[in-house]
Amino acid sequence: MTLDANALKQAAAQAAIDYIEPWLKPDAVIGVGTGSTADLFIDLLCAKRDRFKAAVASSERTAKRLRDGLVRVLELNEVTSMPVYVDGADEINPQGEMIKGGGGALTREKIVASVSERFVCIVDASKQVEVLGRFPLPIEVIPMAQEAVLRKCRLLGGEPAVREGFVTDNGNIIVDISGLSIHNAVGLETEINQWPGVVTNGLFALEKADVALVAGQGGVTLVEH
Ligand SMILES: O=C(CO)[C@H](O)[C@H](O)COP(=O)(O)O
Repeated sequence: MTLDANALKQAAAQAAIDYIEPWLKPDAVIGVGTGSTADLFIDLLCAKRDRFKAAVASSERTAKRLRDGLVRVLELNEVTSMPVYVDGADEINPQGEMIKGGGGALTREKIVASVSERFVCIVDASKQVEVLGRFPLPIEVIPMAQEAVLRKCRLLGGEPAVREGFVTDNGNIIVDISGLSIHNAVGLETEINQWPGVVTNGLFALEKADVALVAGQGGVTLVEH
């Protein structure tokens, strides 16, 4: 039997719940990502709400889903550390560097991940790539900088497009850059972050996955980075 994409995401989410089991303690705060794979993880996490103290959400969408599942949601400013952050990705390379932000939550995702001790990435095998860039790289941009940032994207050799009708939880726009072949993810992440008007870019190389749980037809593989 061939598992469809949703079944693979479900398998990755279940593997993440099993993986974080040692950290589900009465004083633990869990960092939670955004997206369809993260949603499946949230539903499993909600069933274990009596085992940990609270969660920090990487988006309004995730906060709502957690609260609907009766999990206490804390603001990040109320938390000094989290043992784990669990989230999906749009692409992941063999080094654990990722492109994220397909759901537009990249900035809060990167902030919450930065306060967590371990980034656990949950993906189906279709997200694995040798070279990042097949998935357009999202960047969150302050609206008044839109045209200046589009020009810089073109100088990089990419083809930028403003994500139509989309506003981030922080009130900004998303620019998706197609046509990049990213061989130095740390360098590009650092460079784009320095453009005035860029809030965050979707490269997670400085903040890469410590562990990836990759669901394929043969089961879930744990990859440590
Ligand atoms: O970065 C993200 C949201 O900003 C998601 O993690 C990424 O887009 C993957 O989503 P999905 O699990 O739905 O494929």
